[in-house]
Parts: sequence; structure tokens; C-alpha cells
Amino acid sequence: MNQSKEQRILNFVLQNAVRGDPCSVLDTIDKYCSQKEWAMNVGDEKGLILDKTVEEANPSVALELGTYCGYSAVRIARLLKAGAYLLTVEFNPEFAAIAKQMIEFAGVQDKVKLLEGPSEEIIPQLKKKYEVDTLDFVFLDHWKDRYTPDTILLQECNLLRKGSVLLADNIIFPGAPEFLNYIRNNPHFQCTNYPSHLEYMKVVDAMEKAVFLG
Ligand SMILES: O=C(NCCCCc1cc2cnccc2s1)c1cc(-c2ccc(F)cc2)cc(O)c1O
Ligand SMILES: [Mg+2]
Repeated sequence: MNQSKEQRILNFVLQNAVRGDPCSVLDTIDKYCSQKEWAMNVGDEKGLILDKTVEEANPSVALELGTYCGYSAVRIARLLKAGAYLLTVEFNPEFAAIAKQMIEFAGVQDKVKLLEGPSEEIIPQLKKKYEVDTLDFVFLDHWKDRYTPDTILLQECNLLRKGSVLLADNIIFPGAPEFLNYIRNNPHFQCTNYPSHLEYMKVVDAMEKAVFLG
């Protein structure tokens, strides 16, 4: 049975990156996806915005919605302080299996917990089943029409605290217009827009940061 694109990306990393070196894993994925096959990793340009936002937030507990091949999970986890961890949620079992291997190869598996399932099921389980108190950082990179309902769900489940930082990918392309309208008109969030480009393309994209004000 012929391989998936995601399996080809993982194989390229296993054969060309340095085991235990997250930066080499990221660089190798970016090399493959810019030169051989496009894939929906956050990429190197928006990845720098993600890095700066994570470093500024310096989270103890982070959540990612939309793991895919694990690129941004590795990107986030490599910046976490001792004892801090990332919960990353993936809906597609094939992608989750690839991401698990990618995260382990990068050597950040002790900082990452990969949860499989739809966000609307996982989010209400975070407190009781995954022993989360509140989330310091949330990266939204899953279905774009789930950004708003899941942001509302996070608030309903009391998972945000004063200062929790949300960062959303793909604000322009594919676009999350309903989320942008919701979050920018919500007095409980302080928003900042970061213009950028779609991963590996000249297409305009952007990220939106939203700090919860309590
Ligand atoms: O769809 C995108 N990401 C979401 C994949 C979703 C799956 C999940 C749903 C779900 C539900 N619950 C829990 C976990 C999860 S994971 C996406 C798409 C593009 C893109 C695609 C075509 C194109 F021509 C140009 C850009 C670029 C991006 O950066 C993306 O992030
Ligand atoms: Mg994205």
C-alpha cells in the first residue's frame, strides 16, 4: 500500500535529522515541505512568531489543538521549562501515530502528552481526566470553524485564567473570520495581530494572539 505524505515526511526526518535534536527535526521538516511536498505545518516563518509568544508566556501547562505531524508540538515543547508540559490534541489516528514518532525522535516526549479525539470531547475532560487546573498557553491550529466554539468551551470549563495566552494560526488563509470577529469584539480578550505568510508559500497569512483578561 503506498505511503502517505505524512509517512514520507516522518521517514525523511528519521533518515536526515539528528535524533534528540528538536531544531534539526524542525529544520528537516521545513526542508522537505518547502522543497518536496507542501504540508500544513506552521512552518519556519510563523514558527518564529509561535516561539516568541511561547517564550513570553513561559507556560507551565500548554494546550495545542491540531497536532498533525507534531511539528508545532516539537517547536513548543523544546522551549518549555523543566516540569512544564504540552497537551496536544489530534483527531486523525494516522496523523497521531506519525506525530508520536516525530515527538519521540525529537526527544521531547517527556514534555508532551498526545491526546486523540475531537476537541469538543477532550476539552471538557482536561480538568478531571488530565488533571489540568488552568491553561497558560493555547495554540489553535485545528479546524478553523472550531476556533470560536472551542474558545467558548475553554471559558465554560474554567480552563483560562487572567493572563492565559491564546495564539491562533491561519487567521487569513484558510481563514478564521468568525473567530476574528468573536475575539476582537470580546472585552475579555486583548488581541494582537501578527502578519505573516502561509507556510512555505508567498500567500499572505497571519496569526492572532488573544490574552484572556479574566
Ligand atoms: O486545516 C488546517 N488545519 C487543521 C487540520 C485539522 C484537523 C483537526 C481537527 C481536529 C478536531 N479536534 C481536535 C483536533 C483536531 S486536528 C490547515 C490548513 C491549511 C491549508 C490547507 C490548504 C491550503 F491550500 C492552504 C492552507 C494550512 C494550515 O496551517 C492549517 O492548519
Ligand atoms: Mg495551521
